[in-house]
Amino acid sequence: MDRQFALDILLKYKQEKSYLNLSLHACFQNQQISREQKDFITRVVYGTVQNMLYLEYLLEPHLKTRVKAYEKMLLLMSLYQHEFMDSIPDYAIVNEAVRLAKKKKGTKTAQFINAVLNHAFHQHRSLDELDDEKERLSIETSHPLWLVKMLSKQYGEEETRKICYADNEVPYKSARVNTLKTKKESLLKDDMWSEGQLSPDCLYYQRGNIANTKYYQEGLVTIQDESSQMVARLLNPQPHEYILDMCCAPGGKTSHLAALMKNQGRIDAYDLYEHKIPLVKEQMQRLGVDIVHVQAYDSTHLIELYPADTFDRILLDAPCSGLGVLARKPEIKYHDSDSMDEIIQIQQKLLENAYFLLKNGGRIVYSTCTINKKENGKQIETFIKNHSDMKKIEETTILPYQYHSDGFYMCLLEKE
Ligand SMILES: C[S@@+](CC[C@H](N)C(=O)[O-])C[C@H]1O[C@@H](n2cnc3c(N)ncnc32)[C@H](O)[C@@H]1O
Repeated sequence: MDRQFALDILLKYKQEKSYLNLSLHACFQNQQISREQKDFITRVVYGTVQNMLYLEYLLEPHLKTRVKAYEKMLLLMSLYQHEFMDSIPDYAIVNEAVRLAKKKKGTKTAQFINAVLNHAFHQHRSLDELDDEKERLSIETSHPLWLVKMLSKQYGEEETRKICYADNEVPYKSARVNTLKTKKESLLKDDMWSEGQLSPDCLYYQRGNIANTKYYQEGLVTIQDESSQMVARLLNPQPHEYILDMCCAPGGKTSHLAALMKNQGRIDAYDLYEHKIPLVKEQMQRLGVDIVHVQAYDSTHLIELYPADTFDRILLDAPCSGLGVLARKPEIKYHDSDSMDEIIQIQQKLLENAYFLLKNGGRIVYSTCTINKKENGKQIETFIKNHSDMKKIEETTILPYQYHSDGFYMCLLEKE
């Protein structure tokens, strides 16, 4: 049954471009699935997508004609288990694939799957066929060639190599201590937690899903990547200030801002999508935050809601291409590269709104979870060129290989 679940999620991803985490979550609502089964399904689904280009490369010589989506995904998923899951014997992988194919498509397809897998398992295609360095890196780490070329241009070949390898590793699991309810030192008494490397509020943990623990349920911690925890601190909001959070859902940084303000003052928080708002409200309630006023609204039009010079500080955690979080969301790397150009324009509009609404002497943090420089440093360069009263105070890029965390960009700006 486990492989059937994994295959269904992978096919839905291929056909509908569905998000893997949402499909897995929906699948796991079924109470019959044990922890071990969930781990297996998650690993096969993420592993297959993460290594898709490499698996397609291995499979290619063994297919004489085009195959249908079902057969192709079943083959790729089986090849993933053969290549990356040493504990599963080959005969078990083949038997399970043949059983699934027979049930869904009949004996002929089952025989085809059996033959292709037996060939592919015994005649391993070498990467040495690829002479071009970038092409080889692209296939080896399953990053589309355009992405490898773009990163090489922006960061150089050596950094790109490190980024691509890190994208295929498992990032550290990190939580943020909710200082409105407890202290990090108290939590560290339980050896399930260890200290982070970058953020003073970060705790690492090893075990599965902390959402089921009392720490999470009582609002003592929240799940947040360590790089992302650096953003609210960079803005450094003070108690009693008036803060704007322009793109807030699901509320990770909003609640961090509130904690740094000791839950005193006011945060107006917006997100474009109505359906995300209850999630933000739930988070605030669980974490004991009551200074946040959250609404669905398009923040590219916020200047229509407020007069100029309204806010002391503004967080613009902008929508972006997400190229810093490929280890956690591998499906993003296969998105169409054209969508990045649209996002750059939205980011520009959001920045213009932030500029208008910021008080003189006030500060903005612009942040993204991408490492595409066009959405980051270049975006800010243009913004400053257009607004000579905006001064860059501090700018940080975190690459995914540095701390086993998300790749992030954050820039602190001040209005003179
Ligand atoms: C990077 S996420 C924000 C993460 C959030 N700050 C946190 O820490 O939990 C970007 C968010 O921007 C929202 N968004 C996209 N376009 C927007 C717009 N025009 N106005 C407001 N929010 C927008 C998306 O729905 C998404 O939730």
